Amino acid sequence: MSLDAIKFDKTDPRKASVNVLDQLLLPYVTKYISIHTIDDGYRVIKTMQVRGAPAIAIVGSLSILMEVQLIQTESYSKSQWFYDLSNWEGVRTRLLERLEYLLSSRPTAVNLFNSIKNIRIVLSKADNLKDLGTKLFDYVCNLMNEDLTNNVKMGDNGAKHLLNSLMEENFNENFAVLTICNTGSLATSGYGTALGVIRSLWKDAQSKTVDKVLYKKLKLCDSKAKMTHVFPLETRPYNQGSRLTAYELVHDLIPATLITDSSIAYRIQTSEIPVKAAFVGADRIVRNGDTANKIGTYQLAIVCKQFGIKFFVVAPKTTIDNVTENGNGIIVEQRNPNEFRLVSGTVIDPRTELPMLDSITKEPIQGKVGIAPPSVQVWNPSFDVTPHELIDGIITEDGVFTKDATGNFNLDKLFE
Ligand SMILES: CSC[C@H]1O[C@H](OP(=O)(O)O)[C@H](O)[C@@H]1O
Repeated sequence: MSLDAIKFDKTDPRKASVNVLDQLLLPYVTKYISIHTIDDGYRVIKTMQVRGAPAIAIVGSLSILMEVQLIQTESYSKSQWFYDLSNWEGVRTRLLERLEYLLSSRPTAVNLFNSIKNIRIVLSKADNLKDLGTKLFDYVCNLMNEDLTNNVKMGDNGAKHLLNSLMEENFNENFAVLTICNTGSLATSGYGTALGVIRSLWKDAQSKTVDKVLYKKLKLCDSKAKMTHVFPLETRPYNQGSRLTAYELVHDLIPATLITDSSIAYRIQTSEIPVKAAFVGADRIVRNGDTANKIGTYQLAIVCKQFGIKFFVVAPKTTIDNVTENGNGIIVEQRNPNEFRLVSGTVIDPRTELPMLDSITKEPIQGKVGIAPPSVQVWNPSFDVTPHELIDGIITEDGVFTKDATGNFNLDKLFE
């Protein structure tokens, strides 16, 4: 098992290498794909071999660095016509074209847009290709380090906020939480966003149960309440919940029960452990707090409202769109209908319930299963937009934002 979505070998800054985990093969197969060009970055993002708003921005940015390093190699420079290496302004223009191409890979998640906006500034200040390579290397190292640091901060911010609110309502029992899609290490540079809050809640619960000494070190809150179970939603049609979040929870030994997207209300109603919160990620949070996230998030928010369960969006500031006023302005990506009609995965031998292996390569066989008539019309939006009225808090590395008495978020601090 590996939760290392992005392997960035930066031992030699002039000859760095990037390999990304092919998440379409999880949970049965762990296979990495080398990234050498912006085309490689575009492809793994478009196909969702790499997905998750922060990870998309990181892999996209790394693919730009890899292309800039590749251009400078003698073998490549002799075999290509696209860049006129004798003309720095011409190279800069060509690179700007390539950034636009990369940006078109997935339109809804804003992290890649924000990162490419920063890289345009780096490009404008670079004196030549070598200088650009150095500046880009420093930029992507900082992007990854900041993402990981901020995820742990966000996780603890969110856990403390929930535990404090439970203490205020004098709730001191074990509780469960819900989450949708994958927002963990596989969607970021590590720890995760919404799943990061769940990791912090589990750390807190463990420290209260297992080791009093550890508790003192990891003490997040005086609350006696403990998160003892997670209900991840499978997250049709690409199943990031069952393939990836369940995989991460199993890896971390966090007690969890995978549920279908259609069983949320019944699960809350019948759960022996009270469900006290839902934590979801974000692909784009706009100025009034309306949030684009994986399809099914809006529905989850409505059910939480019905049951009086707190609904939190967890995202770093790199997911903020400080231009778009409200959710009506968000472009929602429509995915290929066959990602819905056909379910992809590792072929399992019904007799042994183990992966079937290719007779020659001995690799697990990948296959697709048809679950709808090939000619049926399909609506396959990758995201929906949850109105800020259904969101109880936006958890960031800078703290937890809640609505004022008029029911509005004041996110200006995030937009600075
Ligand atoms: C921290 S991941 C944020 C966000 O991205 C995911 O979408 P996708 O799997 O299509 O890239 C999902 O909406 C997560 O909540």
